[in-house]
Parts: sequence; structure tokens; C-alpha cells
Amino acid sequence: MAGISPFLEPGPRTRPNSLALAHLSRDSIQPVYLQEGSGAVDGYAEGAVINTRFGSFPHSTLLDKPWGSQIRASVVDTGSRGRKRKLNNSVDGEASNTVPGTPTSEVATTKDLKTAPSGFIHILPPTPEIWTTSLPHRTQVVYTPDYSYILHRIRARPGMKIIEAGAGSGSFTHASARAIYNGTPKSAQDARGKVFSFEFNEDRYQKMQKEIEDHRLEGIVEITHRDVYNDGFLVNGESPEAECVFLDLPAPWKALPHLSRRRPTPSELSSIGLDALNTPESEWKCPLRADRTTYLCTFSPCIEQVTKTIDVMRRLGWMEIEMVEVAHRRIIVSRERIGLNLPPNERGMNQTAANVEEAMGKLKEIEGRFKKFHGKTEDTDVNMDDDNDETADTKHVNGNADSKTEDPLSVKPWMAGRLAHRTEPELKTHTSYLVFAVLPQEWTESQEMAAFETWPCGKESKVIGSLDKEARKREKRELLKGKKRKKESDSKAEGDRASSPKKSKVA
Ligand SMILES: C[S@@+](CC[C@H](N)C(=O)[O-])C[C@H]1O[C@@H](n2cnc3c(N)ncnc32)[C@H](O)[C@@H]1O
Repeated sequence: MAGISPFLEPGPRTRPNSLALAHLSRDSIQPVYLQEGSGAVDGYAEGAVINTRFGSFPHSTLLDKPWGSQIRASVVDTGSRGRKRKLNNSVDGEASNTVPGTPTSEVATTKDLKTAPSGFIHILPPTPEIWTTSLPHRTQVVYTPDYSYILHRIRARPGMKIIEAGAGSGSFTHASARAIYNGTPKSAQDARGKVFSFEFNEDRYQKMQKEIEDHRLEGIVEITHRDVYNDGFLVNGESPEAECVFLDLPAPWKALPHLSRRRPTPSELSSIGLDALNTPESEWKCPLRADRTTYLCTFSPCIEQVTKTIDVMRRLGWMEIEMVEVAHRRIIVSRERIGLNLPPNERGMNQTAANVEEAMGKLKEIEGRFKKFHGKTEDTDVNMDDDNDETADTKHVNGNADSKTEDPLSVKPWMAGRLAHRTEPELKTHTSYLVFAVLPQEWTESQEMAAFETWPCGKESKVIGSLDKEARKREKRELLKGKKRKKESDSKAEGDRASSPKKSKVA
């Protein structure tokens, strides 16, 4: 499939042979590769059809639509599918029509399709965020709250090169591909942003490879089938020259020796409890860009993995090590109306007393009714009073919540009630510990010489300022004394000049 990935440049409308996301409900999104019909598909005269709990949607109704469009369900002939196969298999060679009068080779055009009485979906462009919620799960995935923070911290931006291991279900892969995308490379030498992804499980690797092709991400994502603990991160023997690294592996510390600037020695490795590297000394190359600082993140679900990773990071020269846990919560903000006289069973209505007065009024009302019911009245006056009280209180209750707090006529329905917020109870997020670290750029003798030429140290003609406090005080005193002396000599010279003409006058 040629063309630019719909994840990167979706264009204004849906296109054939491209991925689109059918949004059924907030928690249900179905990926669909839109096909242009040229014959009956799977027994449907309408061509390819997606069947959902909201109805059937022939692809022809989804094509060339502005992204975000609402699509009404269509009436499709689901009943004739089995019949069609039967007819196909019939020996007498009778024409096998799925819909009476419609040959299988013909697809019902959008015009012919009848809109179903109910049911609709929205058609959305693929984005890494929606893909994460709809992708086929092959492993535990990195969710949006985590990967957006990770990509920001590892400084992934257009034109960067990222190493990612393992690829798993490709959730992080899609997000990082969008982050580094700065155009599709025209040739192998065309240096653009790229994701170098590694996956060790054969089946997941194959599926990822297929997904990259289907999503037209070739050239932007390169996946390699590799056990990175043993074989490192070189691609076809060459360094990816990466500036950012993300490791979502069960034992990230085992991959760290392959991300060093120089090859760790066997004794260094054994001191950190790792095996000797497979790569021979002569073939060793650093997979990181030499003239840039490398930003790394590891993603681990348990603290034991974190401590082990940090221990190895420290020994291998990683700096600014920091652990973060993203505790993402969605806060739902709504208006809540409180009062005893509010309509029951309505959203946003809380049928409890709004204040003490309302609660007291309600209690009196109940007590009055109670007394009446049991006929315990000794004094009719009291009863009368109670009844009167009740009426008054009921009025009070009825008027209270709305009259005191808000006037139902003047307050807009969406502004009525108290503003309340609560956190969403069910949230898809895989809480893991994120460890960030930085590996400084390589520093060679020639770089040191070049820096020395620009900023020559030790060749200064005089010392500017002093670090020593006493010396600074002395310098200041000298400076003040100098200024004082100059002032004195200036005023003396002034005095001399003033006195000399007087003398001449006298003379
Ligand atoms: C939790 S999943 C990664 C999920 C991925 N980050 C995502 O967002 O979809 C971890 C993956 O690492 C892979 N893996 C484990 N050990 C590996 C190794 N030594 N080399 C390469 N991949 C490895 C596993 O096969 C698995 O697919």
C-alpha cells in the first residue's frame, strides 16, 4: 500500500484501502480497513460490511466522508448469506443472487442502500490515542497518559531517532512514530525521524510487521526480530544513531550494556551480575548518537525491577536518574442539585436536605403525620396547630431549596445546582514505574581541543574577580581607595585652577 500513513496525514475525508476507526460508543471503537467494492464480499451484495450492535454499515457508506461524520446504519441482506453459498454450490449452475434480482458480481450502490430505521456510528481518523484504545491486545500496552509523559521526557520531537524495545502490541510505537515524524524518507540515506523497534516474540514481530505495512508506516518504523538482551540494538550491523530510548522489557538492566558509549568489559559486566556480551569486540558499535545526550526511559511494573535497573544505570554512567509514577485520573465535573423536593430518579438530583431548616421541616411534617395517624391527639388545638405547622413547613420545604438557593425560573438548567466533581471510577491505565536517565554525549580529545580554542582556560591576561571572600573585600577596598584618591586629586587641581587667576589679578 503506497501513500502517507493515515496516522500522520489523514487528509480531510475517508479514503479507500486505508484504516479508519468506527466509533460505536465511548468505550467501543472498531478498526476498519475501508474497501472499495467491486463485487459481493462474504456473501453481502453490498460489498464489505461492518456489523455492529448498532447495525450494519457497508463500506461504501463510509467512504469519502469527512472525518467525524455520523453514518446511519443500512438495511443489508444478512439473511441471504447462507443461501448464497448454497446457490453457489448448486450443480445446476443457476445464478446465485444474495438479494433477489442482484447478481453477486454487482454491488449495491450507496444510492440503492436503504437507511435502517435506527442505529449510527461515527467515523474517526486513526490517531495513536484512539488506536491505543482499539488495538488488538497482544500484550500489556503503554497507555496514553504514560506515553505522552514519556515522549515529552525523552525529548522525542520531529527528526529524532528512537530505539524502542519490545514492540509488544505497538501502542507506544504508533505514538512515537507520530512524535518523530518529519516527512517520509525518500531514500535509505535520507536522515529523518525514525523509530527502531525490537521484538523478540516471533508471532508478535510478524503481526507488528504487517501492521506497519497496513498503516503505511514503513520508512518511519523499522521493526527487527531480536532478543535485545543478547544481541543489542544494531540494525543490519549499523548503529541507529538514536537520541532517545524506551525500554518496556521484563529486565531492562540486561539491555543496558548494549546502550553504553564503549563496550563494557567482561569484568565490568560480571561486577553488575550480567553475562558477557555476544557481540565480538571488533563488531562493537554504540547504537547511540555520539554528539548528543541520550535520554532513556524504562517502564517497569514492580519496584524490584526499578532498583535493579537503577543500580546498573549508575554503574554504566547514566546520570540524572529519576523515578516517576503517573497516577492519571479523569475528573468528572457536573452540577448537583440538592433538596428534598426535587424530582426523583433524575440525573444530578440528590434528594437529601439542602440545609438544617429543610431537614427540620421534613421531620416536623413526618412527626405530624405520625401523630395524626395514631390519633394520639389530646388537644385538638395542638392537632390543628400541627396541621397548620405542617402546611407551613411543607411550604417551607417546597420553597426552600429552590427559593433560597436559586430561583428555578431565573437560573439556567445547566447552571442550576452545586458544582461537584469526582474521579472516574474505571480508568484504563497500566500503573508502572518510569525510570528516566541521561547519558552524556561522548567527549573526545579533539572536542576538548576545539573547546579550548574557543574558551582558552589558563591563558587569561588578568584575573577577573576572585572566589575568595577576603580577596574580594580587599579588591573592593582598593577600588574605593583609588576612587577616593582620584576625587581628592581632582578637587585639588580644581582648587589650584581657581586660585591661580586671582593671584594674577592681584599681581
Ligand atoms: C509489555 S510488552 C511491550 C508493550 C508495548 N510497549 C506496547 O505499548 O504495546 C513487552 C514486550 O517485550 C518483548 N520482549 C521481552 N523480552 C525481550 C527481549 N529480550 N528482546 C526483545 N523483546 C523482548 C515481549 O515479547 C513483549 O512483546
